[in-house]
Amino acid sequence: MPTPEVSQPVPALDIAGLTVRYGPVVALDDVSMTVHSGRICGLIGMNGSGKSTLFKSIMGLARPTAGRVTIAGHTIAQARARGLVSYVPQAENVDWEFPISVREVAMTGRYGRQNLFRRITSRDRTAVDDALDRVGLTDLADRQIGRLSGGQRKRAFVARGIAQGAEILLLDEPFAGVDKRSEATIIDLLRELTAAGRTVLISTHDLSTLPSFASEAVLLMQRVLVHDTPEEALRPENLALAFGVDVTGRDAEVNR
Ligand SMILES: Nc1ncnc2c1ncn2[C@@H]1O[C@H](COP(=O)(O)OP(=O)(O)OP(=O)(O)O)[C@@H](O)[C@H]1O
Repeated sequence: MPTPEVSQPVPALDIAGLTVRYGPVVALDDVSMTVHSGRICGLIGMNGSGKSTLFKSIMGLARPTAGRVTIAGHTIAQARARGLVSYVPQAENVDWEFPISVREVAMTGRYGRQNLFRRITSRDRTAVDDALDRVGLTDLADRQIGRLSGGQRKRAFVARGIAQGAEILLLDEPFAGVDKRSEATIIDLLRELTAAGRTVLISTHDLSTLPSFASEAVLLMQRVLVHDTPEEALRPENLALAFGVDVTGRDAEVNR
């Protein structure tokens, strides 16, 4: 009797042979990696190793010279049209003086699917209220985004992803400049989201906390050097490969 075929789940993120160049600079070189739904994948690498370029590629903001990115079985264009990916930017890339409230930041998650000028519906409002409630920012909803603490600002952007209904959240150094309590709040939130089937790709320079929340880790240096459990990925010999120096011990906080 023929063995019945076991169907494999469609990965949340599937990157194959991705190469990105900025002129003569090779930012990503033949990167291949797969992340399944419900996982928190830590992205680690020294400054300039290509982490932000990888995020931009997944968002469709960096044009690859080779390779492809597939999101929940969709092309980037399809994933964008469906609002499947949401990005929590590095703090330094945001104009915090921009006159926009926390609620409006979350509401921008609802626009990606259609155009900016469509009427806001009661469904949008409910989705945004629910998202703000999930991240604990209901009481600060009408405050200008720049008048929040660092940790609260990150949560506002996570609320945008939740309101959007994104399947994948990309977080670019969410713990930089954030105190331990806010960091713990964000990690709890990410755990809740992944328990509900969402997927998280998170870049961080803080290697000490990574094993406590990540299900897997990728060490990047233009290429994927290691993709394994956080414990394996953070072995001293792997860190030496990724950072070009002998970084021993988990307490190392590099590039800071
Ligand atoms: N717009 C650009 N034009 C030219 N080169 C760029 C551009 N953006 C990034 N690079 C280069 O591409 C390489 C990868 O940069 P990228 O920002 O992806 O690294 P990163 O790992 O995110 O760094 P960091 O940890 O400092 O944020 C670096 O050599 C960088 O100088």
